[in-house]
Amino acid sequence: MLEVSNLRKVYGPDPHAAPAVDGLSFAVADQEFVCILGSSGCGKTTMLRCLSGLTPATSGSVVLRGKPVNGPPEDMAFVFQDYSRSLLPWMTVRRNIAFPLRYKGVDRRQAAELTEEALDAVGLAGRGDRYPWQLSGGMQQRVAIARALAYRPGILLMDEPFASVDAQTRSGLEDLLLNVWQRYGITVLFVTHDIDEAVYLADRVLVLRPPANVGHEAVVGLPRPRNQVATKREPEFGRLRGELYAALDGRPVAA
Ligand SMILES: Nc1ncnc2c1ncn2[C@@H]1O[C@H](COP(=O)(O)OP(=O)(O)OP(=O)(O)O)[C@@H](O)[C@H]1O
Repeated sequence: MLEVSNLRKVYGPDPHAAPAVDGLSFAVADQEFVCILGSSGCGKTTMLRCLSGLTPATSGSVVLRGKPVNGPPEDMAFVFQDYSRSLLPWMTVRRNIAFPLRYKGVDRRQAAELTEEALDAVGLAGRGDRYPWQLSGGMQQRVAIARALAYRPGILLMDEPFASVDAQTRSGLEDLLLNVWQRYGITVLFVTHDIDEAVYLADRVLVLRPPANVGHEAVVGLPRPRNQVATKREPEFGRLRGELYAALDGRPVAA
């Protein structure tokens, strides 16, 4: 369980400056898939950085499985939007994936096994010897996902991870993520601008209002496994989309 309580983040030395995150509280259950929606600049990335322990919060607390988060927790992994900067260009795909495992104390043989399994899970078996710059954008993002999976995190934080790929690749990556989420039983916190993506992926969607606090929450009861065509045709999908549009706009949400 991840518990966020009354989180506040003010950048810079002036404590009276406008906060990027203010009064943010929510909880995510183990193995839950939660999407966070919010308009540009409302504090989503700041929130994720505070949750990951990469940026200290001004006040409030983040507790992961009973332990306060004061730095990056060992069983947490991240996938960011900008895959071109997250992979190391001088390392092969295989070495990029295995690299964080060294710091986790995983021995060489087990690291090799985890790497091959993750490559296979993201459909890149046989591409381990390539360099990131020899791959398409969608493939590079799959490498970033494979790296996170090989790490076997308990919780995965994702910051608009599919924002810079084309629509077709994006749908494929969404389905890949759902598949591995179920297979490995990971908890996922996924930030996106895209209402349809949030409804398609999530068990629950939280809408942030500036300065990031939870303005609305929608439980997504759509059946799993989800399907890009059939799920999006469900009346419940349309209803949730409307509800979340209204919530993002700050309009009253119909019951
Ligand atoms: N390092 C920083 N120093 C000062 N202010 C910052 C810093 N990072 C973000 N901010 C400010 O905090 C606010 C929230 O930014 P943040 O990047 O968290 O929003 P966001 O919702 O992720 O935006 P987007 O959807 O456009 O990526 C903005 O006003 C931004 O200018």
